[in-house]
Amino acid sequence: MRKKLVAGNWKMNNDLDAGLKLTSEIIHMVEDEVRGNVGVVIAPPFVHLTKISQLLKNEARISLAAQNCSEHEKGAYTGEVSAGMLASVGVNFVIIGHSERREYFNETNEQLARKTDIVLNHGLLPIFCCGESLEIREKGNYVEHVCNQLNESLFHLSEEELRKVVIAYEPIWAIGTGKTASTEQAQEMHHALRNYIAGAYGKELADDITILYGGSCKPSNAPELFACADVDGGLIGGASLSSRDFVDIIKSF
Ligand SMILES: O=C[C@H](O)COP(=O)(O)O
Repeated sequence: MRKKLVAGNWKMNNDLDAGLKLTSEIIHMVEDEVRGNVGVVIAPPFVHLTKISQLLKNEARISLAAQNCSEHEKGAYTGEVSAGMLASVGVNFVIIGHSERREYFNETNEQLARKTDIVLNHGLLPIFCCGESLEIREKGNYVEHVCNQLNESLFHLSEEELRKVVIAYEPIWAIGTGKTASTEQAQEMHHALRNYIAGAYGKELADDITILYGGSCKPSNAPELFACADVDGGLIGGASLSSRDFVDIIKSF
């Protein structure tokens, strides 16, 4: 049985006080309202991680993620944060290759392969983002494009390593736009990605990989998206900034 997961990516939102308040609300609501075996991840900005890690110390079902990390081990890389530093403050997951990083910071598939390696080497779990622009969607080669992102960034991994990766499919045209992929569009891509992984690593491993959907996911559309056979949860942006909406999304399974 593959793991169900809902991850909240706060992006560059909330000062520390607001982040701590949001975390406390999520902790209490998850404890009071969430049943079943869905895992919860929150990805606050870097400067919140140490304090939020302390709040989550006794929370078995809520994990902590960073939104990015350096591809380098350490050294003269001003402004960067290493995977080792993240591990040392209690981070569990690292989001790698979010489309905003790819677009605004020119992150390439090759660079993301190095980030994946360094994250795994530090005992952290990658949430690897992939997805296509509207232009590629309209051209029709979107499945090929997203499969290639997996191929170039993940397919050098051993079976044991790939099993630790969570994949997040986020059609760029649906991020922050209010325009969600339809259930057919989400299922088509998730199924294609699972098949592609099966082709390289075998069906058993492909069936075990958690694949999240991201892009304008909210309480009103999460139930139908999460009901798709190959959708194992969500990577939530805007709606994860409201504890009520985020927990309602978690309860959509
Ligand atoms: O990381 C989250 C995604 O980019 C989705 O963002 P959104 O839910 O605001 O569209």
